[in-house]
Amino acid sequence: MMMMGAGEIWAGMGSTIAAVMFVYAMFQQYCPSVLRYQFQNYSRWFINLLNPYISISFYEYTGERYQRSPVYADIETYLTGNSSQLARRLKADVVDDGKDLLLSMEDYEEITENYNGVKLWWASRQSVTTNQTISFYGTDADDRRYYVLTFHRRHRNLVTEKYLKHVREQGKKMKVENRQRKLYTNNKNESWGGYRKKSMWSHVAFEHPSTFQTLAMDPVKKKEIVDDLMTFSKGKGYYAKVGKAWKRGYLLYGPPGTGKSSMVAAMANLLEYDVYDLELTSVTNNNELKKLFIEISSKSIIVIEDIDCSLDLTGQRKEGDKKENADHEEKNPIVKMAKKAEKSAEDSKVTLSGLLNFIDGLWSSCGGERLIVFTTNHVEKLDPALIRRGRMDKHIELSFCCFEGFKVLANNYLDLHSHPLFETIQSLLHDTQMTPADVAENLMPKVVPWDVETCLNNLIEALMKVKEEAKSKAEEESKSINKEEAKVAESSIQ
Ligand SMILES: Nc1ncnc2c1ncn2[C@@H]1O[C@H](COP(=O)(O)OP(=O)(O)OP(=O)(O)O)[C@@H](O)[C@H]1O
Ligand SMILES: [Mg+2]
Repeated sequence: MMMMGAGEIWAGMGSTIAAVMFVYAMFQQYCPSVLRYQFQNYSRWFINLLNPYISISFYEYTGERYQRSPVYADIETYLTGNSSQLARRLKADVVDDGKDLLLSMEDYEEITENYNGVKLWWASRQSVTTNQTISFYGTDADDRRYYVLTFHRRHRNLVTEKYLKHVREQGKKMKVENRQRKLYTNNKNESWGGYRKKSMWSHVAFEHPSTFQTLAMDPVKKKEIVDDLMTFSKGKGYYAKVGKAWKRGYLLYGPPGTGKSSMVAAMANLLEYDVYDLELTSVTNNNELKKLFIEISSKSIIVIEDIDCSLDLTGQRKEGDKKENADHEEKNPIVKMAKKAEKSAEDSKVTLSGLLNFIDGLWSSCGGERLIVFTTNHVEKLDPALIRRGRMDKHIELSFCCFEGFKVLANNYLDLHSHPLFETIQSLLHDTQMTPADVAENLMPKVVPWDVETCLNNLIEALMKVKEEAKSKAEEESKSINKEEAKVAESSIQ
């Protein structure tokens, strides 16, 4: 038998490959699509038969993509902890107000984990398609992040029944341990767009030092508020039982400098909630408001400061009704069109009904465990519908400094529990109206070294001044009333 040379073997193999490719090309071109589909299915089945590995994908946003997947979030936290030791390519984020670096897995990075002697692979992926549709949300079908877990099929039960449970539990635990509370503010609409769409909220670390211990107010009222908050935070079962969404509205009202913002911070510190400071004037319309709401996590306080200044909540509804009637009456088509355009411009603003929907519409129950707080200096200006019980469940008035409030401030600012000058201050506070902000400012040491007497005397001086001013103002007023009365009497004689 003649031995074949290497050249001949290569030539033989080349012609076989060429023949296979030719048959495949013919198959692709002339074979009916049903047959081709069957062929592809079989080839996939054959490849799966040979591949002993199973992969599970965990997408960041699933379904309608309104809410971030909690499973993805748990895995992210879990891997953030593990990846800093196992991954080679990491990305660094600054956290805790710039004090710490948070290392997490870079996109497209892979790590290998060993769980009870079983090898598993995690990979972070991102699917970017050239889909032409524009999505509103931060992460959409065009830009979807996901994790892929790969393991040998013989470990299927271990992974699905034990390992994934372990990952979620650890992720949740790490989240609680590393929780840095945040203060959010809503971005202007324009900055939501772009290729890498930004979130609707920006945040900084929340580090306000105000607590209920440092708040100057009537101790009985303070205890009532603290009890109310604690009952709320533990009330998940109760709210579910009575069929109410797990949220509570607080209306804080009173003159400037009486501690409304300080109380919001104290609430957040007591319950360890995040704070979402909603700037209504940056929200273009009701739909945007709804979308902002959906992004808010649970365990949070949504605060709208100076609600009376944010919107014309008093007149908007009535004005709108009036305008509609006027439109019906308008006969001139040009004027009618102009009015219509004006009305649609107005429609792109947040309305009272939009805000009511935000507070207790169907969407407001998403997430749960939220406080909604309004603050205002002019409670009388607000539409009664906005602050009725059930929406704003608790109305809290913060007022001028009382003696009990002063004692808290003296303790905060001077470390002082009692002093002979307290009696004078008590009687002066009884006769005057000074806000806790002013009392605090007057108590604060202005020179170094400082002494308690000087600080207390500064306050006494300021209180006496306020008392004098109030007295002379009252005298002026009674003088002008007397003058008016004299004028009326004179004119009635004539
Ligand atoms: N009740 C209070 N207890 C302790 N400190 C207070 C209190 N009220 C005011 N202060 C002090 O005065 C400062 C201003 O108070 P805060 O901003 O809470 O007032 P506000 O009622 O929100 O005022 P505005 O209506 O102008 O927003 C605070 O930083 C705090 O130091
Ligand atoms: Mg304030």
